[in-house]
Amino acid sequence: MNLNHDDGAVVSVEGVTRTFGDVVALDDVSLDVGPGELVGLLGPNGAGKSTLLSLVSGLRRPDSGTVRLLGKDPTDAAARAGLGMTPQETGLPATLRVGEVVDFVGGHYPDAVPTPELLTQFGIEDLARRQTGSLSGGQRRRLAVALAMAGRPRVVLLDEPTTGLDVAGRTALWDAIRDCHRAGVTVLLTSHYLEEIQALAERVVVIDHGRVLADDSLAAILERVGASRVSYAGPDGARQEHLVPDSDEFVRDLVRSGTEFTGLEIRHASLEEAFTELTKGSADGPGPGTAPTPPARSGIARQGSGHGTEGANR
Ligand SMILES: Nc1ncnc2c1ncn2[C@@H]1O[C@H](COP(=O)(O)OP(=O)(O)OP(=O)(O)O)[C@@H](O)[C@H]1O
Repeated sequence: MNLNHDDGAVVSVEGVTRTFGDVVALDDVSLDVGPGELVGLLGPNGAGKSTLLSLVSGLRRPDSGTVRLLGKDPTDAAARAGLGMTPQETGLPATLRVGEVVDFVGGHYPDAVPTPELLTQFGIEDLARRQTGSLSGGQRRRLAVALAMAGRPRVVLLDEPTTGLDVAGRTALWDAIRDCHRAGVTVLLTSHYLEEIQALAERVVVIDHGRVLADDSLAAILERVGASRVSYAGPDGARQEHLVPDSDEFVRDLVRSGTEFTGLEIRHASLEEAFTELTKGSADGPGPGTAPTPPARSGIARQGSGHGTEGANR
């Protein structure tokens, strides 16, 4: 499925390279995000995700290539009027109250969301009179994401929006992000939590070493790396796991082989498994858009109980 939108892209990145001294943070990256899409940017530390967001938001310029935001140069104030952003770290004036900060930020926009409404949307209405310096890390994070939405943006860039949040805080923030998306806002988010990308994103862009390794729907990304994980306990009772492209065929072969087994479980490969496959060896490896090496027909065998995200959370 081609989810790129050549026309009317909200975010358009074409052939962009950006270096910092000797470090190539982005290496000929191209990416279009269409209106109303919710795109998850996934990549290990130092992959280039934040650099990409900084170019899209106009905070930095590319060395070569072009970046457009809402059809304009992102350094143009008119383009940024439609943008909301939560950087990885947000400095908030410690002595201002939460409500005052929201009032202040909203005051910069012609049609800001009323402060009580915004605070309620992000579940922090009880904090309105608290000084921001007294907030916990998770509370600050929720406020930071709320501030990105204050001006009713058409597009929001969220850099690791839920880092440091507990489970309840993360779930609440996911709901708020989904609400914004349902209201038509285009969302581009980075995360280290694969379950977060799996829960929220319709489209996943995997970046490593400044290059796009994959850009597709979540379902297609999962399909590219072996469809299912089959696990069972063998004759000695030890649990075995296999990542296989065709679980039916695998189970037929298992039965035919006469191997004794119990507790057979089959489930779709998680995004974590897909991500591990995609980024394996990318340092010396594939160029932009290069398909990953598919697992061997017999699958990837693992001993033990395995790890990672169980199933889709959508
Ligand atoms: N201002 C800078 N000066 C020098 N190097 C930089 C600068 N900003 C980023 N880099 C380097 O560029 C590369 C990409 O960094 P970037 O912050 O974009 O990665 P990231 O994918 O956001 O990583 P993380 O998940 O750790 O936040 C890294 O090697 C980083 O060290």
